[in-house]
Amino acid sequence: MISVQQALQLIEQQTQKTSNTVTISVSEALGYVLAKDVFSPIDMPPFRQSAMDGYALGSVQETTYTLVNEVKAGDTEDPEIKEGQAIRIFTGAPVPSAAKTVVIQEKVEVSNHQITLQESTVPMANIREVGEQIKKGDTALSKDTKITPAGIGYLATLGVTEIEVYKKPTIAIITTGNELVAPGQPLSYGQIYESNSLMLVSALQKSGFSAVSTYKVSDNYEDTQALLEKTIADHDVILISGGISVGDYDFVGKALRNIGVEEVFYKVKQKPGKPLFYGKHKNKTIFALPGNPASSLSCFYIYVLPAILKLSGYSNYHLERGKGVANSNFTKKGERAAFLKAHNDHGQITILDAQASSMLRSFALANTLVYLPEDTTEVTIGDTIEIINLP
Ligand SMILES: Nc1nc2c(c(=O)[nH]1)N[C@H]1C(S)=C(S)[C@@H](COP(=O)(O)OP(=O)(O)OC[C@H]3O[C@@H](n4cnc5c(N)ncnc54)[C@H](O)[C@@H]3O)O[C@H]1N2
Ligand code: MOO
Repeated sequence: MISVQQALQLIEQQTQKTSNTVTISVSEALGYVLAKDVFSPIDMPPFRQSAMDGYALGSVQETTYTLVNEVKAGDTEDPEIKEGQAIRIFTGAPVPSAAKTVVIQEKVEVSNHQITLQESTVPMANIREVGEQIKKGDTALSKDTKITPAGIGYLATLGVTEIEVYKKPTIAIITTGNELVAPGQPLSYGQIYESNSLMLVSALQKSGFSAVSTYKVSDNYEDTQALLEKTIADHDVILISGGISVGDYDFVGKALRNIGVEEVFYKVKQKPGKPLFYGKHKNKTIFALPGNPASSLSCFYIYVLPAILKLSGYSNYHLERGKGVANSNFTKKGERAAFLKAHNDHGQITILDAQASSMLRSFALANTLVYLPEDTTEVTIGDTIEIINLP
């Protein structure tokens, strides 16, 4: 059995960002990572823009100017303006080429087609210069930048419609277990509702992974092996839930090894999630997550999500780690490191009740996981503790 740190390190070593790229529409690029620099196709702003509502002036030294015209946003003319003249102008409108400055209307008195400045002005005030934000041909966003909503807006302001990004992996989720019934069906004695696939699909969706297919298989060796072979052939990442422990009907480990999946590690000294399996098959990534729902989700956040973010080109693929102050006491039994479902309220950390790996009650209310290393047994109110915030 390896430690949490060893498991994280092995995944880190085995996971490289994909070399597959794809050209996609900027409107669909949220959460993708640029595989190439993007150059600005235009100067931005493309023309001299007024930054305020006011008056463009043909000179700066006079106090009184004659009003001769008006320019509003969207106007395409470039009206003449001479010394001593003013043009009414609005935010975003093109500043006439011959104008020397713009004064805001609050600093001006208007009467009879004349304006009088209440204070002196300077050249180029309230004017956004051509290319002030970026010049045509300059790098707008560099390779390896993650596309955020602001990034999409920025590329749109430059008129960019398509970009080349790293491909996100296609993902298969396989649930195993004879006892599992889909919610909505009647529950017979011995059966429970299947929750892990919905939960993992939503966790993936929340982090921007939507190419997810779900499969189910009963506790049968041949069926398990056949489904694993098919899903490994068809997907980049395979997440299996359950069937990875040591029971007579836990067939996942045996089937994975039998079809040539290279075991990188099996079993981590942690609670929940001890029987976690991580393996590779050529360039495919395989995680067998322990079936207990809280174990599956813990392992997903700690190991799977960072790995698939890294595969997708993210340079910052770790969950946000930090410290908090314990607001509750906790006694850890056993020697395994622990990930505890907790609530982080501005750094005050409450460790929640119902920590068992079969339970999701606390996870449903948690926004952070407390990490207790193997050698920590007690948490006392006021202790500084390590946390991993959930995305
Ligand atoms: N003799 C031992 N028994 C077990 C050990 C051990 O070391 N020695 N480890 C325990 C630990 S820790 C865990 S975690 C579990 C993991 O077992 P599996 O990964 O084989 O998972 P299953 O046995 O298939 O299921 C465990 C539990 O979770 C429920 N489950 C499974 N899949 C789902 C699903 N999709 N939705 C909802 N619930 C699910 C299943 O019904 C079981 O109750 O092994 C311990 N045993
Ligand atoms: O590792 Mo298991 O998740 O403790 O129950």
